[in-house]
Amino acid sequence: MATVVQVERLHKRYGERTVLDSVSFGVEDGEIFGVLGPNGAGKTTAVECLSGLRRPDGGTVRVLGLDPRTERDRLRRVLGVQLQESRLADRMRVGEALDLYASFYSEPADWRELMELVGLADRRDTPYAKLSGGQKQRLSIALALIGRPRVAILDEITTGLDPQARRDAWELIEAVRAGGVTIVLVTHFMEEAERLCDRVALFDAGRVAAVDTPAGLVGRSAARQRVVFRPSAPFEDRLLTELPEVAELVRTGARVEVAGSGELLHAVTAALARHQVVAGDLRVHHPTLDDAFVALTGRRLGTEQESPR
Ligand SMILES: Nc1ncnc2c1ncn2[C@@H]1O[C@H](COP(=O)(O)OP(=O)(O)OP(=O)(O)O)[C@@H](O)[C@H]1O
Repeated sequence: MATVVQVERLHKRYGERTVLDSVSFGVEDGEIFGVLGPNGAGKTTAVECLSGLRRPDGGTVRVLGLDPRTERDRLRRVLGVQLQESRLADRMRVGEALDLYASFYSEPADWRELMELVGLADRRDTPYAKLSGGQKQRLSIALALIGRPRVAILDEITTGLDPQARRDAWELIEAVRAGGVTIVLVTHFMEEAERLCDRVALFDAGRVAAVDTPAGLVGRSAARQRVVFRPSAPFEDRLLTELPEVAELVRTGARVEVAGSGELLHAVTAALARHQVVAGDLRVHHPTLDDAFVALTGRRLGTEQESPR
């Protein structure tokens, strides 16, 4: 598969603060690539370097072989950008905005079709200010696609949306990818990355902590599964801690929490059953990307952080 975006040892400083510290990743043709990390990790700065909006202080960036610093005009024709908090004039109507943006390109997409794709066909004459948050986001995606880009950068498109609008946006992103567009998706929602992304670059304080599939990141982090239950009768810890699947057992009052790997649930319930103990209120927690992030960086994705220096 061809690499369409290549970022190598990217450095960016704002004054004395290092915001990107030797950031490297590659995006393959046709994938939804997640740039995931907490607020302030440097995600927006990194994708702004991809689009040529920011000049890196070091490193190289190529988008479809083009250098965003020196080939911005050619880049505009192949890269669609939806930026965080992009705003249009309040009175501009949906149809007018799409028509205006289409006029910037020599061979634009059919904006009426795009309006259909993003579910705004019945909002053609609605002024921007009257659109809901989800509709504004969907319009901004349509605007990013109007030049028929091969690669689209979508930055935090579901922040502030309600759960239904967020799911609608996810379906739209999948439809856009199905149309052949490679997507670089900036997000701080691990659920979004887990659901949508083929691969993810985990950003942490200006560095890339890891690049892998969501499942690969979870697997390599050694984050453990956990089985939690209330036993129907007393039993000795040893009964479970001697199992090869079990790494740790913690009791909190009547509640028992067992962490481990492999066929943990089966091993625990079978061992209990052999001693006539039933596991009541049984819950199984599988590790998530959030657990992987904690294991790799020592921080939760939701936490605000300082820049590295
Ligand atoms: N123009 C600027 N001048 C100085 N510092 C900046 C500038 N833009 C961003 N920063 C700082 O650089 C760091 C990284 O910001 P960036 O927006 O790239 O992070 P992010 O991961 O996209 O976070 P968010 O999701 O909050 O946008 C932050 O500490 C931010 O305050």
